[in-house]
Amino acid sequence: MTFTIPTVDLTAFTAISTHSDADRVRAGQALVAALHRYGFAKVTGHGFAKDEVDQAFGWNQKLFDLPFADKVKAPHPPGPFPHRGYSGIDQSGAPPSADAVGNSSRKISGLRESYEVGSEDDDQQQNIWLPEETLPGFRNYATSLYEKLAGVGSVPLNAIGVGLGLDEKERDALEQLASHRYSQLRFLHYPAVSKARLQSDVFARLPAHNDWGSFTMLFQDENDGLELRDPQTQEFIHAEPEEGTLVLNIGDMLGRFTNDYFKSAVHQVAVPSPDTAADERGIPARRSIAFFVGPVPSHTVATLPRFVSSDNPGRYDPVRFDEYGAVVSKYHYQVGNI
Ligand SMILES: O=C(O)CCC(=O)C(=O)O
Ligand SMILES: [Fe+2]
Repeated sequence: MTFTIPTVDLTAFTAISTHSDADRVRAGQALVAALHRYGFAKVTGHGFAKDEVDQAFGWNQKLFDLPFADKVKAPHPPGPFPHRGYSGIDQSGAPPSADAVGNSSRKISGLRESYEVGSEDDDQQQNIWLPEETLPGFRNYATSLYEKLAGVGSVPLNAIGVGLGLDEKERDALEQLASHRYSQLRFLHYPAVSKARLQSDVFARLPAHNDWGSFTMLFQDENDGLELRDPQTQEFIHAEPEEGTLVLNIGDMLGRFTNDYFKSAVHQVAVPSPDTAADERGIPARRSIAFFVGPVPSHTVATLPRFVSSDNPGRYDPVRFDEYGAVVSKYHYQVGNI
């Protein structure tokens, strides 16, 4: 059986003056229904225009097209923290230096490269930039993209608040799950995989995992790969790329906040079986851009009382976001998810 991910149009939250409160309630409830059932949804009307998406993928390509020797001028430090700069692969064939690139020693690293960017105002993790002459304009652009996507993040958050019918106090608590300063932007590139390689050791470009922030907004190019697990059937559902659509998935913090009314979504980037690769070229490269929305690191995330009852006891103790992240990111780093 083939499932599709529900698509929710949030235009009522981005074109306020041409939509009524009733439109917003309808759209908010549709988003809440999808997130309750699946833990994820496709979203349109989010306020990030097509030419902005195209521009972002243009920079993604310019960045990863650089020679490896240039990309490692902004090396992700070894270990999960700070989670900034370039992690990836030396595709020239020369063995990468383990201390130049934090993630290079892991087996799956050959299937993915990434570049992490935070807010320039983040006082816990400083950005790691390429020298300006290596990719002129990138720092400026990536900084503006971060700011733009931090703004876009408030669209689904508002919709969730309206859709759940939260009161003012509850809405304040919800808004605390999204900090402009401590979210994270990630450029991703999954190189093409030859048929021969598909037949040998490849099992996933990004193994199954949960994101540990509040929620994630993901833009992907036209090449398939992202799959999200249906929490009821445990089946993975393809998130087929659709122009103008972002994929929203719930992270652990919103899962805890709602006592799993929204379940943190398990997802992966899979590769097709070798038999489906049409020819020896295997499968094409894929690019994506993820924006992880999270609270201020010192914020304690507690379940909203409305999601707890005697029939449905609280599953989670309150947790400080940075303490949670320290444990979980260490695990993710070891298994190769970050
Ligand atoms: O590239 C994708 O489609 C997914 C990326 C992802 O799940 C992540 O970076 O956490
Ligand atoms: Fe993820």
